[in-house]
Formats: sequence, C-alpha cells, structure tokens
Amino acid sequence: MQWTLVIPLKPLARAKSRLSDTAGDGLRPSLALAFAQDTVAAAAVCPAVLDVVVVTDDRLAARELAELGARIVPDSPGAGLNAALAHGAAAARAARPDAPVAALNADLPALRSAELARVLAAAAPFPRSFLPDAAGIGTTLLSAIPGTELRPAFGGESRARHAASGAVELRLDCVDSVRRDVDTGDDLRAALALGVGPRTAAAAARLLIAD
Ligand SMILES: Nc1nc2c(ncn2[C@@H]2O[C@H](COP(=O)(O)OP(=O)(O)OP(=O)(O)O)[C@@H](O)[C@H]2O)c(=O)[nH]1
Ligand SMILES: C=C(OP(=O)(O)O)C(=O)O
Repeated sequence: MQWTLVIPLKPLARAKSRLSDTAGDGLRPSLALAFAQDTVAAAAVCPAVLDVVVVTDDRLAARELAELGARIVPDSPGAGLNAALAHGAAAARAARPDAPVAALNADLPALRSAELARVLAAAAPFPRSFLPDAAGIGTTLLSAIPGTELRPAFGGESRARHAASGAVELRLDCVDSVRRDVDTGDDLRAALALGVGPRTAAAAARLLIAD
C-alpha cells in the first residue's frame, strides 16, 4: 500500500509559538521552516509514501517544500488545523480516489523514513488508526484507508479524542522519530538527541550562536 501524506503548516510567522522562550521572533520562523523541510524530505523518500500534500498559505514554505517534491494546497478553509487537514485529504482523494491517506504533523525534524514506513505498514489493516506523540497526549499521525474518511481531531489532547472517535491506537516500539514532535525547548533538545535532519541541525546551530 502506498500512502498520500497530508502535512499541515501554519504561516511561519505564527508557527511554533511555544518555542518563543527558546527561539526569538527573528529565528523562530526559520526553525519552523527547517522542521517542515526535514519532515517533508524524510516523508518524500519513504518507500511507503507515494506523494506528499502540504496544506499551507505560507509563500516561502510553499516554495521550499514544493522543491522537495510536495504538492502545495492552499489553506482555503482558513478555519484551523482540522479543517486544513480535511481539505488536504479531500484534495488528495480528488486526485486519487483510492488513496490511503495519513495526516502527519510538520514538526517532526528527527523523522526517519524507515520508521515512517513501519508505522504506515502497521496502519494498513485498520480503517482509521493513529500514533500518539512522544508525550502520550497528542497525535503525530492519523491514517484512513481507501473508502474511509480521515475525520481529523488534532489539537491538545488529541490521543484521547482520536481513540474515542474509533481510530485504532498503534502501539509500536522503535518509532521514536515519528512520535517526536517539537513544541517546546525540551522537545527540541529531545529531537536533537535522536538526531535531526540537516536543515534543523543548521537552524539549531544558529540558535546557539544567537544565544
Ligand atoms: N494549514 C494549517 N496548519 C496548521 C494550522 N494550525 C496548526 N497547523 C499545523 O499543525 C501542526 C500542529 O500545530 P500546532 O501544534 O497547533 O501549532 P504549531 O505552530 O506547531 O505550534 P504552537 O504555535 O506552539 O501551537 C503543525 O504542523 C502546524 O504548522 C492551520 O490553521 N492551518
Ligand atoms: C496538534 C497536535 O499537536 P501539538 O502537540 O503540536 O499541539 C496534536 O497532538 O493533536
């Protein structure tokens, strides 16, 4: 099974606000872009991934992520994360009606394509399934096989919400890079310890110099 991934990205100037104590206004947008670039780059080379749709209104991010092979869909609903994901999934299914689709956060800078392939293989038997984030509170990936709506319920305590919606929780070892979302300075340190992609490594190095 080859998946279409739908990756949502806020305008960079507003993204990653919880990193404001770690990265000032001058560096935070480039850090958010670096996270998205490393996420998309790892996703795009994953053998289980056919294509990547990024839902964003950010012009710079759209240009940079298209260069990595993503198809850009404007966030035309303009109604928050779940509306953006439903819109991206509908665009994916309009192009490929039988596509299995999975929503993936754009803040997974340590993402490894082999681990993503393992998660997608585990998701394939279930109509809908999800992977909890590293903190065990949120969600980093939500999947829907052909013929099933995605019904995203991301934000805050989305692990419980996705479970209550009937999606199956994927309980997997050795997929830390897919669960390691970065919201805070501590999350960034944890991602750096796992090993981040080259753009995040460069952006994090600039952060140290700026300190
Ligand atoms: N297209 C789109 N993406 C969104 C929207 N809201 C959040 N996202 C993306 O959804 C993922 C999780 O978002 P959040 O954790 O809510 O936001 P964030 O910018 O990552 O971090 P905070 O500002 O600290 O909340 C990230 O990839 C965001 O860029 C939205 O309204 N539209
Ligand atoms: C949107 C989510 O992520 P975050 O932890 O970034 O809020 C979520 O986990 O549903």
